[in-house]
Amino acid sequence: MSKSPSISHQVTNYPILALIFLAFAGIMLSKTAWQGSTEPRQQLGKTQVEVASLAESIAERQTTLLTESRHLLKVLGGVTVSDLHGTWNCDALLSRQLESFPEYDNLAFASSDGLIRCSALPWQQSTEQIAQQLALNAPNSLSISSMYLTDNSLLLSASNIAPSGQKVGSVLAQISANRFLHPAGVRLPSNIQIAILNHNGNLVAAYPSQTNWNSITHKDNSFIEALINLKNENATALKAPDGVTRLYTAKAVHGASHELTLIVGQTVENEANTLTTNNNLAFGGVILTSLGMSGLLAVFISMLLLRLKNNRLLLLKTYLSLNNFLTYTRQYFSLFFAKVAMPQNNESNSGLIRQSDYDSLKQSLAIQEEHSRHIERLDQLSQSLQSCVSNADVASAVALCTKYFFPVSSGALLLKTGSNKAGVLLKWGNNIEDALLIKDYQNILQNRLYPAVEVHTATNAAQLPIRLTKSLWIPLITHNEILGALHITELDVLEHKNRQEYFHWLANSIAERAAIALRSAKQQQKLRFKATRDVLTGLYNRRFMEETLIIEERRALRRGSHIGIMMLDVDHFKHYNDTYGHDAGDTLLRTVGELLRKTVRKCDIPCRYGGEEFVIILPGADLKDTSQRAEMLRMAIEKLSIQHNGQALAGVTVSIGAASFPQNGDAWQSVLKTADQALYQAKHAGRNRIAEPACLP
Ligand SMILES: Nc1nc2c(ncn2[C@@H]2O[C@H](COP(=O)(O)OP(=O)(O)OP(=O)(O)O)[C@@H](O)[C@H]2O)c(=O)[nH]1
Repeated sequence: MSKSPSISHQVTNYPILALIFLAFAGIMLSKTAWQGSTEPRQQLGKTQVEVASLAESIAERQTTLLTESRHLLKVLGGVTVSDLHGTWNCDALLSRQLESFPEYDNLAFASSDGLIRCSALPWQQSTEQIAQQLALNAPNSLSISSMYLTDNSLLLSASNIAPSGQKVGSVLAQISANRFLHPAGVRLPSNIQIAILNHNGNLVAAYPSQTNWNSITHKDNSFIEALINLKNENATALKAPDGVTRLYTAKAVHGASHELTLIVGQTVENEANTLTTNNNLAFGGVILTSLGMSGLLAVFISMLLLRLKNNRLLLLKTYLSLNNFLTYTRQYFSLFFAKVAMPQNNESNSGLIRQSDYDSLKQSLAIQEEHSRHIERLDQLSQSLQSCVSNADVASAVALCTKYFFPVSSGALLLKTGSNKAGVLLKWGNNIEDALLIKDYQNILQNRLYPAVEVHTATNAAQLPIRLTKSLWIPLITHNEILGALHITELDVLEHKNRQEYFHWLANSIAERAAIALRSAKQQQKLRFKATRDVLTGLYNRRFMEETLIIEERRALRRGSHIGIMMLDVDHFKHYNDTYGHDAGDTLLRTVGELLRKTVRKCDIPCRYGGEEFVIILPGADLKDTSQRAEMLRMAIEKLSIQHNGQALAGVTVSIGAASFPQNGDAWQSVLKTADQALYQAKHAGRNRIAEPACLP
């Protein structure tokens, strides 16, 4: 008899023990699964950041390349309209341009009927057909066509516009899609996929090959839409139609006539699978725990009800009596009013905590708003820098933006002029001496002190806010080349200590943009130089000659003055080439060009007209002056000694036709023609002489 209660006690405890075990097992399972997912979760997070920053850097480089291409093609589009019909070698001009822009695989000029007139290198037949198609349909701006089906390259085109504004053909550039997608200097992981989509969502180019993007070529619209929608998102895991899970991100690429979208995807199959398995296990654990806990709760409630039924019925009755009910209600209300009316009592502390939470939330929202305003301002800077064609334009855009972010600071933009030399391009705020700035610049760059941030640490009692009183020097670096430096002095950022980094980030962001813009301006200056010069002799080219004659004619008409024109041709040049070789011929042309450059007055303009013909424009010279100077030139050339490969070559003579505006024609074209006829006359009369229109029969 005495053992029966203990047996019943054990029997009732078994289910409770089982439930406790169930809940405990659930907790352990969830914990283990959660710990097991930590590594893949961290790995995924790391890959997410890597994919996003890789996409960012590729998109930025592509935007720069397209923007530079736009300038190059526009300049080329203006250069060759007249030259295309000239005598000199158009293919050679394009090969020289190709040497200056090794990013391209080929450059070509096409006429308005789409036919390729000349190109730096021969085209593959299939590529040429698409290039012609593109040239025919090229809009009046930079456009991009896809050719990955034939030889995996991109074609860029721009219209060739005559001075009248009429489209007379196109300039084409070919760039390898692989190089466009995989810029030099960017290391790509093996499991990466990159694609460029045009504004219609069509695949323009793909890396490592088009087959990796079958879902796009097969027009899986919902997947394409999902990818494009990632543009403002972090890298996101998506299951591609090929069944593989990848982290994808999308970035906008500007610079072409329509915005392009860069998509970067990296396989994260293993991490994603482990994460899913562990998540499922953790979920299973939570279910087990819930079951155990609910069971325990049910047992507890039923035991309570049982005890209440047996022993506490009386207590329940008392509790529910009217008297007690009124007492409890009164107590409840008095407590409630005490809480509302007297927030200063003990309960009010929680109210204060909530207020401070609210304040810090408000503050962080304000910082976020400020941050997006700043990003917007940086975007504006990037946009305005895109249209800058000179260093001065870049400097004023940079100064404006820096003053916006650091209104009470002074600053300067320095441009590198030699290995350890710099010049002050622009400065603002307090007038710092140029010499001091340059000395600091040299010191900082020589000792590699950048990014040199000198911070004057906190001085006031409360320690916050701190005051940055010294200066910030940020070198302007692009393509591993230092172009100069941005200097912000008296960086009076009365901000909290933890915002220093943020303000340095802002200054760095300005410097990065300035460096890219300065490089692009430098390239454009080089292009402008190339566009007006003849490569062999360094003299002005025929296009520049024509533009100059138009301007000089207007000036002469306004002032009632003259323009002398000499047409100069090397005698028996073909024989010279045949005797000594083409290289020696080139040396002769260079030597004559150098003599012309040194001999003519500063205001005269010596140009290479084509082949062995030169034109010299003499503003203000009448026919008499022009003939006299032509004779001087002829004599000087006759005395020239020409050296080639250390060997002295036979002397050379020239024939010159002289004419003057308006004496020999009422437009520059007719005067040029008259000078040409006079030159023919000089040749006919035996060469090595000058002739003027009066001599014409
Ligand atoms: N080396 C070299 N030769 C060139 C260049 N451009 C044209 N030529 C050559 O210049 C020669 C010009 O020959 P022609 O027009 O017959 O004239 P020429 O032999 O000087 O005879 P005349 O002018 O009548 O005295 C051709 O053989 C061209 O190939 C160039 O840039 N470099």
